[in-house]
Amino acid sequence: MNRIEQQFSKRLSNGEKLFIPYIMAGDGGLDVLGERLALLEEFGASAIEIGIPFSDPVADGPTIQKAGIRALQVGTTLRDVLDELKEVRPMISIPLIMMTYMNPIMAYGIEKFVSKCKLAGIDGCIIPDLPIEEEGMIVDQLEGAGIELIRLVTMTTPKDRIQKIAQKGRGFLYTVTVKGITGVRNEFNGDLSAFLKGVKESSSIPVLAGFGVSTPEQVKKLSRDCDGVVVGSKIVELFKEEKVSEIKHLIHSIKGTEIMK
Ligand SMILES: O=P(O)(O)OC[C@@H](O)[C@@H](O)c1c[nH]c2ccccc12
Repeated sequence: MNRIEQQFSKRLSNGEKLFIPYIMAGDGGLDVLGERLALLEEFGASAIEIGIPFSDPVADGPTIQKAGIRALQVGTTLRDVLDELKEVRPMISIPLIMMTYMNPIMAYGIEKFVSKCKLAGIDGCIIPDLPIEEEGMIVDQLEGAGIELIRLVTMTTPKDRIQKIAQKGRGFLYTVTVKGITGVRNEFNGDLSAFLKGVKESSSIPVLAGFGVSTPEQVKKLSRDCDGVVVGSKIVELFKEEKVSEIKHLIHSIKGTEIMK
């Protein structure tokens, strides 16, 4: 069992739900990365998803695109992020999950990427433009380094494919709750609750819901049908506006969700 599975099963068996905040590495400068990770851990995050700035982030909405542009403008590179993570990792004990596209990984070199992730203490990778049919190009190397490839399913994924992906899944299954890109939303499709319950039935690993989640109410509602949530754009926005206490409030809203079942 790697750190993700270990720590998540501990929390879940205590009756807790999971909350994974996303941050863009290099937004605000790489100097703040370590303090932000430490703060998120202190606020109760179950793990942290770290985005790598990239010029063509096809799954990202405006908030994360802009955060990526800010990070690129101050010169952030994948190499710098990995070096910085290696320095700050000893301060953090929760799992760290890298979120990047295939192109920056290939430009950097798959082998070098995997070994540097291992040195930086990365526990999982989300690569949204890597379908299961293509994952052979990297999955064995990641697994060999003790890093889980986190697979995604969406509301348009056919049922048999969800099952196939869930069976292969490691760490947790990322369930995309919207038909579209990342970003804060006011409403979700009415069938979402049934969809999440269906994915949960297909999966023996934890199921987390992400995309469009930004309010304590949404956090509570969605986590009733699965094991927890991922929140990206809202966290990015709150860090930018220096509204740190709101981040704390949002993460704390996951607490007590099991009582509402
Ligand atoms: O920003 P949102 O709507 O809260 O969505 C999650 C999210 O940002 C993060 O998980 C993410 C950012 N970019 C991605 C690309 C693919 C999958 C997931 C992501």
